[in-house]
Amino acid sequence: MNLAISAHGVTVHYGETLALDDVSVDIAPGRICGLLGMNGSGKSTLFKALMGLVRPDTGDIRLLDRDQRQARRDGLIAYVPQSEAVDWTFPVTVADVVMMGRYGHLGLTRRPKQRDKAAVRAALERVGLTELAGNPIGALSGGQRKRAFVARGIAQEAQLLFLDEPFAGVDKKSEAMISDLLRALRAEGRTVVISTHDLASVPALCDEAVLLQQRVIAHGPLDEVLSPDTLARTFGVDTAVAQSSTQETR
Ligand SMILES: Nc1ncnc2c1ncn2[C@@H]1O[C@H](COP(=O)(O)OP(=O)(O)OP(=O)(O)O)[C@@H](O)[C@H]1O
Repeated sequence: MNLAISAHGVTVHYGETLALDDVSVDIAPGRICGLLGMNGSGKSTLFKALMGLVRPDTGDIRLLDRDQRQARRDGLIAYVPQSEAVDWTFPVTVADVVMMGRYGHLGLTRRPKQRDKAAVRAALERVGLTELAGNPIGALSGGQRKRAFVARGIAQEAQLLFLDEPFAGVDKKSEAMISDLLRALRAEGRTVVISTHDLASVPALCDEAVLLQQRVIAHGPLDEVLSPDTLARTFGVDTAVAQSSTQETR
């Protein structure tokens, strides 16, 4: 079977800190998968390991049936970082950020060609940011910033998108826009993984979920994995509260 993500036995330490412990996940293409866990459970580290930004102590990772490095070199992987991980004072426009998605396509001259500019325009249009293309990225709202980074992935023609806490600091309208956009990407056969510690955003959007607490606690369709036991082991909270928050959004 072709897989968008095939990761096996991934263990990551930062010095003495064990961030991921023998994590294995297989995710089929054309799915939206939620990566759920508390702060510090290893969600960002798993993204970084999948992206090749953190080198695991052990483990095998293949993306889109390729060696992980090859998948990156082919420009098939896009990452939408947590807002805290971005320097919003960096003097670039929204269009500049989206053009970064074309770097892998630019060739040796590094000069954008007509087709690169057209790809950026189309991506901006798709996320509803055409009017703001010339504005500094730092002048955008939280939701607009997220959409700009999704546009970067679209311009890149990425087939696998990782979004780190896409709904944090985002109002309800932007959350709905981002969700619709991700569903449209899924309809094109692209694969989307979103990390979140907010259970409420998951049921409406995700086909499946990985519950993470250094290890994979559960992985599968939502109705199977969101049980009181797995929620307690993942979030360590009163699961009646956690469950009612997921059910309210169904
Ligand atoms: N660069 C680093 N150096 C040392 N320890 C780190 C580093 N990055 C993460 N950690 C630690 O690794 C563990 C997992 O962190 P990670 O950021 O992957 O979790 P997370 O689930 O993404 O959390 P959050 O939701 O807060 O971003 C935590 O204990 C964290 O303190």
